[in-house]
Amino acid sequence: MAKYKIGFIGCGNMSGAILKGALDGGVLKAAEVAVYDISPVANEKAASWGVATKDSSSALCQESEMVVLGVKPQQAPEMLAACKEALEDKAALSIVAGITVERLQAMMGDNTRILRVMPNTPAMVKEGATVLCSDSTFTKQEQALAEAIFKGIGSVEWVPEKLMDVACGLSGGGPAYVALFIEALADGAVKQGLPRAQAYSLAQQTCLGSAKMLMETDIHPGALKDMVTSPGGTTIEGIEALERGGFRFAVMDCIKAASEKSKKL
Ligand SMILES: NC(=O)C1=CN([C@@H]2O[C@H](COP(=O)(O)OP(=O)(O)OC[C@H]3O[C@@H](n4cnc5c(N)ncnc54)[C@H](OP(=O)(O)O)[C@@H]3O)[C@@H](O)[C@H]2O)C=CC1
Ligand SMILES: O=C(O)[C@@H]1CCC=N1
Repeated sequence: MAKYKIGFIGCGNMSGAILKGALDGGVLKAAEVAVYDISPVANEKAASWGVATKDSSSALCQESEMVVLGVKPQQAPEMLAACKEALEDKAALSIVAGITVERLQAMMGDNTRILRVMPNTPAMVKEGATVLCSDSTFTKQEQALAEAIFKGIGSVEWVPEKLMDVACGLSGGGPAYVALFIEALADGAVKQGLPRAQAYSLAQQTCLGSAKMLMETDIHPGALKDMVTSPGGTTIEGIEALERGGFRFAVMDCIKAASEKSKKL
């Protein structure tokens, strides 16, 4: 029996968000987790949460039941070369964007089981949207453990590997697009004279409330829009301005660009 339930290689923005959400939500206990990161800042952050930090990726892999690969795509080959042997017969959960199971398997050897995952940063506050790849060599038990961890910090969807790039384009990068939208809403209100703090507060709550309303009722997004849009009213003026700026095309094109980049990584 391994000493740690889960080990993280790389504990930056995304792994850090997963770990923080899982610890805060009681999905994982600090004693069940270890981290190995080449960055002292990331190690200090993990240590401040009560999590063990290791001196090498090999030590981390040997002592962990399941290992999260949490480095940038460009850093993955070097990272995996350092712990290939230690990953033998282990379950490796990769959050690395764009790197296929086939490429991961080639870098790790045939005896490592793999599950690709596309998480997102709201995992930090237990509101993540995680996509798990159904083309996996994890055992049923390991798949269930991974699903339980991510369900503890938000929602989980399973998709085949061919849809992992779209998942990256939509939910993986989505928090950045939503943040941009919130910032733009607030900037627009500040231009019209609203104080900055109130502008952010209203923009954030409006996005949260609208998403919650769609999730908790059967109301279609188009119907929600119609509910707000009085004939000859103010909202239709705003919608016309958005459409003049190519809003919907820009958003669709954004998902296309991000998904295509994921394919090329
Ligand atoms: N950020 C996000 O919103 C999302 C990211 N992802 C994926 O998650 C992965 C990590 O992204 P993110 O957290 O943003 O990246 P970060 O750069 O924030 O975190 C990666 C961490 O790993 C460290 N690191 C680099 N090489 C090694 C190594 N060989 N061994 C151990 N640690 C190492 C880095 O140190 P240093 O800084 O010194 O290089 C850094 O601390 C990426 O593959 C990305 O595609 C997926 C979904 C969403
Ligand atoms: O931009 C990136 O590389 C990562 C992948 C998914 C979200 N952010």
